[in-house]
Amino acid sequence: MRSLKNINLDLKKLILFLAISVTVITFLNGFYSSYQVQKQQLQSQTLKNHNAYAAKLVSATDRFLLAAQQQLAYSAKILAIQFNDANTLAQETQRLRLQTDSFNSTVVVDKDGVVLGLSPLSLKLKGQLLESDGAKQALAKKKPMISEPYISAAGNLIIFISHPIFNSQDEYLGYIGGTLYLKQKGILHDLLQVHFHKDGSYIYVVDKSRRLLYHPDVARIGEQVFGNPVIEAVLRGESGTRQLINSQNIAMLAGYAPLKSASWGIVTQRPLGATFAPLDGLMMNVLYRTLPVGLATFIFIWVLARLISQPLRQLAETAKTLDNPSTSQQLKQVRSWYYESSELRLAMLKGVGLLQNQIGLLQHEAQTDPLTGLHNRRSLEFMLDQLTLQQTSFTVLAIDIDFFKRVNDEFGHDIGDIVLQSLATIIVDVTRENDFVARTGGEEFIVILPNINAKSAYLLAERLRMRVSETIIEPVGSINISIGISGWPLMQLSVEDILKQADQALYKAKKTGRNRCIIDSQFIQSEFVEQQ
Ligand SMILES: Nc1nc2c(ncn2[C@@H]2O[C@H](COP(=O)(O)OP(=O)(O)OP(=O)(O)O)[C@@H](O)[C@H]2O)c(=O)[nH]1
Repeated sequence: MRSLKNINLDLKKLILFLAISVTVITFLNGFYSSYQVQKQQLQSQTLKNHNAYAAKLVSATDRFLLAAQQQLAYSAKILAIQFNDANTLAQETQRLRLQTDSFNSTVVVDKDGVVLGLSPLSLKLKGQLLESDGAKQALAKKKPMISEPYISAAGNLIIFISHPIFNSQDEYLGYIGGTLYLKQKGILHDLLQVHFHKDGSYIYVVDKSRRLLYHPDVARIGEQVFGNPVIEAVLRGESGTRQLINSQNIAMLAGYAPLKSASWGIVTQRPLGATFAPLDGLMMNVLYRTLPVGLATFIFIWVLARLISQPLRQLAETAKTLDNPSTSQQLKQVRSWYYESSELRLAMLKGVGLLQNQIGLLQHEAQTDPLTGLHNRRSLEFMLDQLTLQQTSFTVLAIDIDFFKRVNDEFGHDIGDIVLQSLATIIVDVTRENDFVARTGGEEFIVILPNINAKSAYLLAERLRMRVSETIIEPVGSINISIGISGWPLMQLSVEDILKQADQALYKAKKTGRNRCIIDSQFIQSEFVEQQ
């Protein structure tokens, strides 16, 4: 696993990550919640609609069945008077079938079950004994009734609605009945036909034996359906809604209601998928419409993250080089536009100021002789490195006080220090600004004179020696110095060798009587060679 360190997190990425995750989570949450709420609403609305629709169909079917029974009752009254008139029987059956379109066929049967009149005549049942289930039930019950579905003598799946005929003496003469063909176009189909099957919605009607009386799939009419919770509920006389899986394994939203005039139930249902399909489109639409604002938000966050992190990043970059002299300038250029960054910048500026003062002080101390304020040996080495790197020629004066021990012995160490300080002042005074003066030991001084030939160096050394001799340092009086002179470049010698040569020349000056300047012979020679 990559560690956080490896991911190279910075403030900008963190702000971006935080802001974008919050935005995305909020958006997804809002999107998901609104999807869920709309889905629930749509589902409950669809269920309600289907329940209302089922109730409406129930009421229409009830009205139809009632009307059909009333028509039969009216005809039964007429036929009770003229039951023996074959003409009247024929006319009445014909009128019943054709006038209202309620029945697919009509029939008048006597009390023995023999057909006395019928319409249409093409059924060829006149004079025959009717032995179908509906006919037998009508004869047996002698009451207005609606049969269960059965296969008629003519081979059709039918429902038989009948009304008994009694004469004025209340003697049973027979009955008049009408059929509804379940598998063929008829009044039931016209009533229940739906206009929205395109989305998979459909209606079906079941009777008390769970047999389908109407179904858009005609082949299923007459089929018995068991274990369907909606059918069970509607046959218990309940009206309501339910989500269920149908026989085709499709999730459905169903509304159902029972009939009053028959032990039937009507179920209208719609696939869950079809119900939610418009919602998917709607949510996609929401997504598309949200996208530009989402993109703008992203850009806004990105710019803001950049603006917030920029000053801190610049401060962090600058903090890497606090010892750099240009740091203060860089810090001043950082655009700290908000409170925290500007306070941080202020604190860093103060810190850098203090640090650089301290560094300067330390550097100064590290390179300075504390007694005389001249450069020390470390500083001398640095200077020599610089000169050799730059290939600058230079002359070295090695200076030593003559018999300094005596000064110390006679006047004390503190007075000796004053002498050393006075000599330092004289050396600085006599040399030029570009010359380099260092105290390298107790009473030893080195002067580096860049770009000067041996002769000029010698003259300067002499002038210095004379000036020292002429200067009265209270309470010591005058002192003398000896000077050894050498120079670079000198026949490929190293800087150390040059210093050694100067030391040797100084030693020579001491040996030959002190208070004098001795120039290294090789140095003079090299100058001579150069001049030739
Ligand atoms: N006051 C004082 N004396 C110092 C300091 N450093 C070295 N000395 C003294 O300088 C003296 C150097 O003495 P020597 O090396 O014998 O040299 P000299 O007496 O100058 O004799 P020559 O160099 O041979 O002429 C010693 O007495 C040291 O104690 C210092 O910082 N202050």
